[in-house]
Amino acid sequence: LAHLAPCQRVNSRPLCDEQKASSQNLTSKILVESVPGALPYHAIPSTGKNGWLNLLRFWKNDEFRNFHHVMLDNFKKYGPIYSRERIGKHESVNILFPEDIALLFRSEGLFPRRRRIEAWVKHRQYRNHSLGIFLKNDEEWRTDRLLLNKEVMDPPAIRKFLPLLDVVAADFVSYVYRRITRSTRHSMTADISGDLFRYALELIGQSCHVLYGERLGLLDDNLNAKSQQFFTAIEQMLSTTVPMLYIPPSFLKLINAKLWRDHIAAWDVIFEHADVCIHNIYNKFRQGPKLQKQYSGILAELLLQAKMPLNNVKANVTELMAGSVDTTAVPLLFMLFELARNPSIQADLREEIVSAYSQAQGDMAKILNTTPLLKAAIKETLRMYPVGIMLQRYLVEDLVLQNYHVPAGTLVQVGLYPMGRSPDIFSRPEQYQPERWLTKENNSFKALAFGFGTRQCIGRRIAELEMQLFLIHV
Ligand code: HEM
Repeated sequence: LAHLAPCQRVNSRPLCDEQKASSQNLTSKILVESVPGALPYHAIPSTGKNGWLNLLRFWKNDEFRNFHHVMLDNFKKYGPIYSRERIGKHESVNILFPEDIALLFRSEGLFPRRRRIEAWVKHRQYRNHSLGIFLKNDEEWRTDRLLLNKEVMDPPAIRKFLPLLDVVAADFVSYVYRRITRSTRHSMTADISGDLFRYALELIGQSCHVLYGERLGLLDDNLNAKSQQFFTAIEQMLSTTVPMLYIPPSFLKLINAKLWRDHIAAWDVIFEHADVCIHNIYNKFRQGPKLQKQYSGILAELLLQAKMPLNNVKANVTELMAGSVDTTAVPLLFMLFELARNPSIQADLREEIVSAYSQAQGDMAKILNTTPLLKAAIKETLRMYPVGIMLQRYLVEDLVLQNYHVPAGTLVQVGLYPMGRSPDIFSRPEQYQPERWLTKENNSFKALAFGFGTRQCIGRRIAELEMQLFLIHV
């Protein structure tokens, strides 16, 4: 109990279940009393203590949509650590310096935890579905994660789905060309924001091809009704999730609010889609052993191996799919935008790709190994426009951050957007400079758009490939 004592003292309130569980995961203990001169937790600069007033202000100023700017302003106002950014009943400590982030992740233990998306958990309980890795914790999370890593993260798996993604990226370029040649001027002026929808459709197509082993037909000129319904459901699921991060879903369920009903309806369509794909794959397997040997995507591999219960496969594949929507489309849009604003970088990148292409004689695996500027450009885009604006971990042990005691069980958030925009961390942060990632500068704990450690984004390799292939073809 030694590590809990200071926590209870400074917090003066009981630990919640999530905090208790993470504290029990202790792998090592730092007795914070032993750090001379460290200040107590309650001395951390605070944004305000009344959570419900904060929530009201959030609604009034539409700060849900501007949370990255809110964090940036707070760091400017309070310095590199601030606490009790309380909204409703949630509170946290926020940091942005790489040395603090290193301390946080180096002590994250065997079962790292983030804050769970309660609305998603409630849907699974309501419909009696299993949870996938995004929502699971502890040993259950680790068992599924290790099995999935083999199919999603490991190099042999990536080699297998590279051709599937490559075909779709090439199709995207053909799709754009069709639109260009059809126009009387043989050119196309695209409204970036309007096109986001089409790009997003395209990218779901890419992810689903790898996940489900079949095309959704999203790049067909006439989108079929089923694909459209699926895409609308994803949009609806995401947009209804955001307010429920702060308003308890159990309350919305109790009053049968429209927000709750829309959320459930959207997930139901997404789960039905996974069902259809599983049936299609079983039907394909029945056609003979030859088809079973052919690589048909992550879902098919998981079903063939039969190491994971079917309900878990369905839950995990659905979460992978939900996690892949918008995440790759948005950075690609920002990257096209930055390349348009920086024509000399665009020219260098084009030269690198064209030269790699001719040296590798079109072998995509080789091209990917010889395009460092392309990878740096993606990193730079994610620095300026991180899709997830923050990372989160519940502390499993007491830590001293910026000379303040932070007790085990506290939710610590890393502000990725403010970090990317901080002149203390990046020189000329407002400038798009991919080459900053190619120098000998110490960049550790600065490129964190996909998170860190064993709980980092499992779709990272897929996303990186999707973005690289897309840009190579474009
Ligand atoms: C540019 C694209 C993407 C970015 C920036 C991104 C970012 C992230 C981040 C920051 C996390 C939390 C990591 C942590 O806590 O350390 C995460 C988790 C996750 N991501 Fe992604 N992601 C991207 C694409 C994808 C794709 C394509 C998929 C699916 C194929 C995916 C599936 C997931 C899943 C399932 C998790 C939860 C992993 C776990 O808890 O074990 N993501 N992602």
